[in-house]
Amino acid sequence: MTTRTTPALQAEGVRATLGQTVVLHGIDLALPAGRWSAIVGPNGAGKSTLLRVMAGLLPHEGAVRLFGQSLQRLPGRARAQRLAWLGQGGAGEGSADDLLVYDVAMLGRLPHQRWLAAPSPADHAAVERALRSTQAWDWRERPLGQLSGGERQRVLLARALAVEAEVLLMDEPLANLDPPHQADWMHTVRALVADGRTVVSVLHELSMALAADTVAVMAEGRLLHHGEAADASTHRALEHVFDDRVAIHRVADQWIALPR
Ligand SMILES: Nc1ncnc2c1ncn2[C@@H]1O[C@H](COP(=O)(O)OP(=O)(O)OP(=O)(O)O)[C@@H](O)[C@H]1O
Repeated sequence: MTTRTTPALQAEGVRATLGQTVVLHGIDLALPAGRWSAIVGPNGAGKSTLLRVMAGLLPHEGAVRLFGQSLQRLPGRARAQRLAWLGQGGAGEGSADDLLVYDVAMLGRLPHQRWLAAPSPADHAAVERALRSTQAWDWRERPLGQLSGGERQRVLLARALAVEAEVLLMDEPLANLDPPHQADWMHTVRALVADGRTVVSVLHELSMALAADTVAVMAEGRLLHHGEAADASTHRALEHVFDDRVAIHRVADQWIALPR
């Protein structure tokens, strides 16, 4: 049964192996619905792997539940409507380079479209909303391959937004974004959460992660801590996982992480 307190996404005893290497060693993590959660940790901690497992993109042991339902048992189309995915670095997605920006964003509507059917007015409206919200609308007739890294990232974010899913998973969404567009991204996330959506993002920018509602701290394929971004225990876990090379401060009503 789904209740108000049912997590949006839940990993239970998740283990994942890549090649011969066990990369996740039994992760239990419940991500709250209608909130923004950040996943942080050193390079190689397993953050991207965990996110891909929770998106249903990687084989694994253990269970992943979306609002209490087993992700594996959910039909692919229903899953794609409910879970949007923004992967790392669009630069690797070379196969989309010839597509126009508008058509890239329209790919986000595929889970809503009937086989071979033309996009509906609702699809076009969702794509326009998404491209305008990332200020990518003006490039709609340009091929993706002609855009800079940050411009491309904003188009791929628009594609994820166009899904209009309940849950958005984003792996390093700030890659290549300049500071004003990082701030725009945060406002977009806040608007999604205010609308009841759940956002989960892997972030290297610790000060941005501390602007989230909850922070999950990983190291060496394990979850060390998951707590409110404002909690002292979360700050201690963050400082610890980075060998006390960062310190968390309160500046101008925000938590920020500074190197030391
Ligand atoms: N195909 C693979 N075969 C073997 N090991 C892999 C493979 N892909 C990733 N790994 C290893 O899995 C571990 C976790 O990788 P992952 O990308 O999940 O880490 P991450 O926390 O997202 O790192 P980063 O902050 O550097 O992006 C790393 O040690 C990585 O070397």
